[in-house]
Amino acid sequence: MRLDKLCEKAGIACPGDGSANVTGFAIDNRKVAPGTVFGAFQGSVVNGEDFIPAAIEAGAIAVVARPEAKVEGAIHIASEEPRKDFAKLGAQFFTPVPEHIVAVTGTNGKTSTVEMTRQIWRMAGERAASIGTLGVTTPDESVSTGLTTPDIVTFLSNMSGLAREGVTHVAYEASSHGLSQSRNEGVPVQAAAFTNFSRDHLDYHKDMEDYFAAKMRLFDEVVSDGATAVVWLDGSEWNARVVEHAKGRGLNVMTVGEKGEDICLIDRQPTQLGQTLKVSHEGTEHTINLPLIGAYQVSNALTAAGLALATGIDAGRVWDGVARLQPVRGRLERAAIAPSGAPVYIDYAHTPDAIEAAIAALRPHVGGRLITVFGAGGDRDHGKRKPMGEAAAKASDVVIVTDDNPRGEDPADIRRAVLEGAPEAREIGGRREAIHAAIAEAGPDDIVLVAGKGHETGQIIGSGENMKVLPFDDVEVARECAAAIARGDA
Ligand SMILES: CC(=O)N[C@H]1[C@@H](OP(=O)(O)OP(=O)(O)OC[C@H]2O[C@@H](n3ccc(=O)[nH]c3=O)[C@H](O)[C@@H]2O)O[C@H](CO)[C@@H](O)[C@@H]1O[C@H](C)C(=O)N[C@@H](C)C(=O)N[C@H](CCC(=O)O)C(=O)O
Ligand SMILES: Nc1ncnc2c1ncn2[C@@H]1O[C@H](COP(=O)(O)OP(=O)(O)OP(=O)(O)O)[C@@H](O)[C@H]1O
Ligand SMILES: N[C@H](CCC[C@H](N)C(=O)O)C(=O)O
Ligand SMILES: [Mg+2]
Repeated sequence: MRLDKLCEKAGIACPGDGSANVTGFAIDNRKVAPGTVFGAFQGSVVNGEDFIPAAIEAGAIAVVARPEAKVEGAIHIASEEPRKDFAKLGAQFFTPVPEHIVAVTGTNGKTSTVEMTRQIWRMAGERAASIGTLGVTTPDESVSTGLTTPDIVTFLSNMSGLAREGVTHVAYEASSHGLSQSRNEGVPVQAAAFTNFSRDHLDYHKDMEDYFAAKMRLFDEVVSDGATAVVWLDGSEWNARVVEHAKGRGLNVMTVGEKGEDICLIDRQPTQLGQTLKVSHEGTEHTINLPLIGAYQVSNALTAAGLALATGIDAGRVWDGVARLQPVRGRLERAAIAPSGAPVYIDYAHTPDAIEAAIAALRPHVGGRLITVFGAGGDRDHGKRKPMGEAAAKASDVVIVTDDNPRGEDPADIRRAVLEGAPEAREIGGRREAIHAAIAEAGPDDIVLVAGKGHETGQIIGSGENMKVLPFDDVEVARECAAAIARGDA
């Protein structure tokens, strides 16, 4: 398509001769081919504007960059907000997109909610996909992308690729990084959900208000006019503020939770394999046997139900779907049974709030002791480490602090920071040794929780050119340790 046509459709002025044909979009000069529109952004590591000459050399016909950037030999689409305008322009190129697109934000629960939304759609007979931390999951396959929200070009091209495969419904995870860098927008978003808000990522966001503001972009700017906002009401001030944002934008607000006006959780009773829910929706009370444990998965399941309803799925089918939800990989996944009989659960909790939620999920099932093994990631929010230690120490009977992706930091320093919040905890650096010790120690009535890595398959050590990803999968390691202990290996 001609550059001037793309600009016109995006509502962006095209300075100069826009008759050239656009062949693609890139934000990395190394991916530029003749005919590409290049987005030059100031990043956290380097300034993309430094690569403008190289991009033009490689054949870029236009560059979206700040007005003060120097662009010679290609059309300069000058913008005070180049990332946003690049997304708008790219969205005109990567078409068609699926008819029903929904997004989920919040500190915890995004992956679980998009995955459950996809499952409910699929059970209702739709061709559905999800995009997020677990990668891109389509009706036919699952492909890992490495980041929750990859770059904007990957995001838009994935959306149009899915539409071409016949996918009509997509749920995607909108992380605060993605929202603040306009990495996941441009497509029409029919509904957006908010799960919860608590401390994370304060290495990247200046404070909680700044972190919240990034998330609010989803409701203020990214969703389509007249879209539905599905908001979990947990009594916190933050979630109430989301409702205000959504109302301010004129969205249809659907509140969910014990205080939810649209989907109201009336009762929740844990059972051996899951929980029985009483939910009221549009004047009808439903009793649902959710085949998953943990209050937190109830929040995510009901939020997912809200999203499915917002895309027009028949209510009967939605509630049937909720009753048949499959577990989400690495979220309270029962990986092994210790030789003593103690179950070993793997969970992706990596914030203080999530650790609390994961422990609360298991507590009703513990007859003896709850043994928690976890660590904190390196080169990420340092301030969450002590509160993570406190959350684990407060609610567990035994805590083992270990390593979780130390990246460029000394793992001993990270453990020390976690231990400040859990002074009674045991320290075992090697994650395999820590998991082994927990399983070996667990008695028949105990439960072992291994938190922080969930579905991850590697331990990230070092940074920059020295970065290595050593294969490590908590689920596999837990199974191997349980088997080794059963054999009596040392
Ligand atoms: C801090 C952060 O979010 N960084 C992301 C961001 O990088 P950036 O814009 O700061 O990029 P930069 O490296 O400074 O480069 C600036 C620009 O120059 C370009 N460049 C760079 C080098 C070159 O040779 N040529 C070139 O053109 C780059 O493509 C970029 O456009 O944009 C890049 C692509 O769009 C991302 O790959 C990168 O993620 C890094 C790898 C990362 O680790 N991100 C994590 C923290 C993250 O985003 N996590 C969230 C999950 C959080 C959660 O789930 O809770 C996520 O959404 O995945
Ligand atoms: N609704 C919830 N409330 C509180 N904690 C939750 C909730 N949902 C999930 N969690 C906790 O957070 C962990 C991560 O869940 P999930 O992967 O769904 O969240 P996420 O928002 O996608 O995380 P990330 O930001 O890393 O992508 C879970 O393993 C669980 O411990
Ligand atoms: N999406 C999260 C993942 C954290 C998982 C944990 N294993 C870690 O490495 O800190 C982040 O980038 O903060
Ligand atoms: Mg996620």
